Amino acid sequence: MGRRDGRVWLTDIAPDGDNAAGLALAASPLRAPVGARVLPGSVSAQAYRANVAQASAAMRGTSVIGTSAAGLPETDASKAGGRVTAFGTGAHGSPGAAASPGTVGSPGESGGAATAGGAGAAGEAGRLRKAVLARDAVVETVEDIDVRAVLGRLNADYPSCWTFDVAGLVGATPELLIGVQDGTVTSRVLAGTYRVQQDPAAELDAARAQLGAAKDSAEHRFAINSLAASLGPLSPDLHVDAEPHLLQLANVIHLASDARGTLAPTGSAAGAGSGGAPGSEHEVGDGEAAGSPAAPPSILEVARRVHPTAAVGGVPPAAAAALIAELEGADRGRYAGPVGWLDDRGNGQLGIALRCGQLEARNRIRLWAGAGIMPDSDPDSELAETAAKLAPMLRALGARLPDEAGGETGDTAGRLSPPESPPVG
Ligand SMILES: C=C(O[C@@H]1C=C(C(=O)O)C=C[C@H]1O)C(=O)O
Repeated sequence: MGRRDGRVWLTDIAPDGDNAAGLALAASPLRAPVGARVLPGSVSAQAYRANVAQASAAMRGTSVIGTSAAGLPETDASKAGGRVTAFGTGAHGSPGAAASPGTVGSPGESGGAATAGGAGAAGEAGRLRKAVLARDAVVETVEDIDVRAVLGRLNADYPSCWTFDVAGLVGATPELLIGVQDGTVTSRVLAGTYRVQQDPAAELDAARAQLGAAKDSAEHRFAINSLAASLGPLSPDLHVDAEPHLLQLANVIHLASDARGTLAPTGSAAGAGSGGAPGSEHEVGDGEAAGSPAAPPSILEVARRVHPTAAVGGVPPAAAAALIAELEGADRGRYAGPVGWLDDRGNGQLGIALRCGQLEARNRIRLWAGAGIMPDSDPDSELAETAAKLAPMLRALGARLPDEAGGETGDTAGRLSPPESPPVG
């Protein structure tokens, strides 16, 4: 499957009839999904609402959940994001360029997390301020799922996203964890979500109003600071947009910030810590960047340093990971992990595996979606946000969520699905 100039092409290489030795190019028709139905996942809608309520109460200090709110638990922060196993050939293209970036002087946490976290909890370094909680849903179809058809529909509906299919992990993500090209690193951070009701273009003012308010701005600031703190030590000239822009998709509108910088050579003084951010004592490069010691770190090394960001984990990372493990109680698999491609020179693009699902059988796929939870989160609207984020895959599969909250989330998914025509013409 390929994409060029906004057009998608599919090529199937299959045995040529009885002639097992010969291969021929055959245009096998795409099969639209038939009879899709949604089954409950391991985190039900009801459980998700309860999780959100518990998490925000813990952040406000009005309840304590196990170890999570008590300080700095032991949990490995990397568990918050999916496993870093999903590399492949499926990521194509690149969302359009953003406005010119501003400069972040010192990308440390000092001016960021504490400020964004508000007054109440400030001063308690280990106190939980943001956690991204997710839930899942299972879609089953009558016939085998034709992944090509799902990809085609995602590509058509979400042309500015990176569409992927890596070992059965299928989706279209709007978020670039990192791109590395000849020593230049880029990233697109998303956090803060407006749910589209009918028409994204007509709702930009409403989105701007919601996303400009305290909750979403703070949520976004956490995500930027998290990236800057981890990437800054590797890229001393890292620039992050001074102001976020709106990323308009068919189902949601996000606050988005782009970052760009030069990767300092591995082992150089600059690379080893002139970024000055927390974590810079960590040794940069431990053998993964093949070649001379002066080579910039490879995309794998950079990914190891930045994943998971606060866009899928939380702040602080360890406390958020502990809370996520405790409340979700389910394995996210590769959801929220890096997905994309890399080459043998250390270049590549790794998106964050969002708006996706993992095939579990030929006719069954498990979808995941999450939302950033803050002290003032409302469980119903966070649930509805996850429904809106499930909508792209549901629509591509010809499925719709059952009514979950007196119609609100069902409506959101319903307006965006099902497709009236076969996924790709
Ligand atoms: C966690 C997801 O999305 C992330 C969370 C967002 C938010 O909370 O506003 C926005 C974009 C993503 O960084 C997801 O799509 O599952």
